[in-house]
Amino acid sequence: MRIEDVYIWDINAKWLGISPLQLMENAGSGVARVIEERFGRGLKIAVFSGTGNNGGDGFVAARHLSFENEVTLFLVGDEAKIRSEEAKRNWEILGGLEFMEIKVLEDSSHVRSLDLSGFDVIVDALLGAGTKGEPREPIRSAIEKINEYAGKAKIVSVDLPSGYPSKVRVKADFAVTFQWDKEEYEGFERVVVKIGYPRELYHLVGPGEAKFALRKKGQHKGQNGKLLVVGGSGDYFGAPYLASKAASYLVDLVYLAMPEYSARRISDPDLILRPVEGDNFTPEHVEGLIELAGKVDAVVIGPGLGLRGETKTFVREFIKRCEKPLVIDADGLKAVAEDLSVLRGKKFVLTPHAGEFRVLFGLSPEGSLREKAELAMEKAKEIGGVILLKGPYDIISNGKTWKYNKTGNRGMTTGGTGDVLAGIVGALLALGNEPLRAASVGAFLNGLAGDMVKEELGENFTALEVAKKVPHAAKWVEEF
Ligand SMILES: NC(=O)C1=CN([C@@H]2O[C@H](COP(=O)(O)OP(=O)(O)OC[C@H]3O[C@@H](n4cnc5c(N)ncnc54)[C@H](O)[C@@H]3O)[C@@H](O)[C@H]2O)[C@@H](O)CC1
Ligand SMILES: [K+]
Repeated sequence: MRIEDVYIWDINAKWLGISPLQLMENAGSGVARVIEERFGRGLKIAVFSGTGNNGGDGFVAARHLSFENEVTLFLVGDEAKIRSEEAKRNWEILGGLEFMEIKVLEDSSHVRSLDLSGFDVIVDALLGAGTKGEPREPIRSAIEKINEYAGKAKIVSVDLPSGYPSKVRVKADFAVTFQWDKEEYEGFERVVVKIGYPRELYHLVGPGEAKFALRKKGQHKGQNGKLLVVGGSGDYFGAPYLASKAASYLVDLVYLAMPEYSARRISDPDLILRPVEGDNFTPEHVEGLIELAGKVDAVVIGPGLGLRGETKTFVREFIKRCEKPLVIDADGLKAVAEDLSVLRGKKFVLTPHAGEFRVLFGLSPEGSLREKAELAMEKAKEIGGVILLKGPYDIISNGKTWKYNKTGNRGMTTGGTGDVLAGIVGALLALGNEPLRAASVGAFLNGLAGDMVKEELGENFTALEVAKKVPHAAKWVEEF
């Protein structure tokens, strides 16, 4: 697990209704449990807390330990700086307890004059994962004070030795860290305690990854994604339009390439139209479109292309030569189904529903969520890319792991919502996201936009409404 994943899990846990207060309770009680299991009860224990959530875990640990030990809590820093709601709440609880000694050490002179002899265990909850740079006063003095007792008292750090990764850090016997060992942690012994995240979180897509995926990259036009959408034919212009429209809310530029006959129906100042000659795409268009693809960060190909032989050949020739990440959707899927080898070495997302999945792989996804997910994962591994299998729960796999998405509703069986999805996934690829994340977050945002439309209109709506809700869904994620 990386620290970024921990933040994602936290946000998704909150979305599932697991509060930060619950997590803090489990963290602090886990620390207390490990201490009593290792060192017994009836001990004299000093707990050093800072003003962040690491300190909050310390408040909780102190309360749990106080039941059968003699506990002194040292708050290092200004009480008014205790930041989070959950840390404040636990601090207030301590204020009402008679059987725990509490000392506030606001500056380093208070810290330096401390005598800790007689304590069996020192709990270090000064700084945790929120540490920025070298420890500053008065925390720094507290770290030095604790280290004077290394070897004399047992020193247990909460999450990580305070000061880490700086060299000025607590010399802990071990740290109690939460739920998983983090890849970034090294050079100290760790005991892992679980704090109540359900297994769900390994697979469920939520606002956590969406927040990361939507982060803007730069201040200048064009730095936040350029997308090319290739679609449309004879009479079909709605599908590529919907994909482009949805994407246009998320990236700086969207080029929409479509046959001139259907391109004539579109006038939308948010899109850059690139009509090609004729009623349908043919292999003659490959050269020009590859050149256009050179200007963008990602490509969506498929919506409304139709199923003419020459168009399917065009799709395969284009994919073979395209060097940008691709979303292949709708009729594009039927074209690649005839020769999956064109996908070799490409970075791509396929977005089939169950029927298209069968056309691609000759098998229908059936059974439980897990069974379907395992099939999608097997096929994603075979083709070396990402599959987003659309359904009541969308399943996303890159062949190594799988995710599922629960947002969305029955109203979304209306035509065109798949095109909106392809556009969003393309936009997220253009923003620089890996295909697994782009596909997962795309499914989440598309479903969320659909749920927001349902809130207003009930279950009878159209795909254009879903596309227009994309910025609202993105705002919701940002504010969550
Ligand atoms: N899911 C989670 O995120 C959970 C987090 N928990 C705890 O929360 C901790 C992270 O909490 P926070 O993000 O509040 O961060 P911290 O508690 O690590 O520290 C942030 C505080 O320290 C100050 N600070 C930062 N760098 C400093 C420095 N170099 N010198 C002096 N002061 C400095 C900041 O101004 C801030 O007040 C974790 O380590 C863990 O102990 C647990 O409650 C369990 C759940
Ligand atoms: K710590």
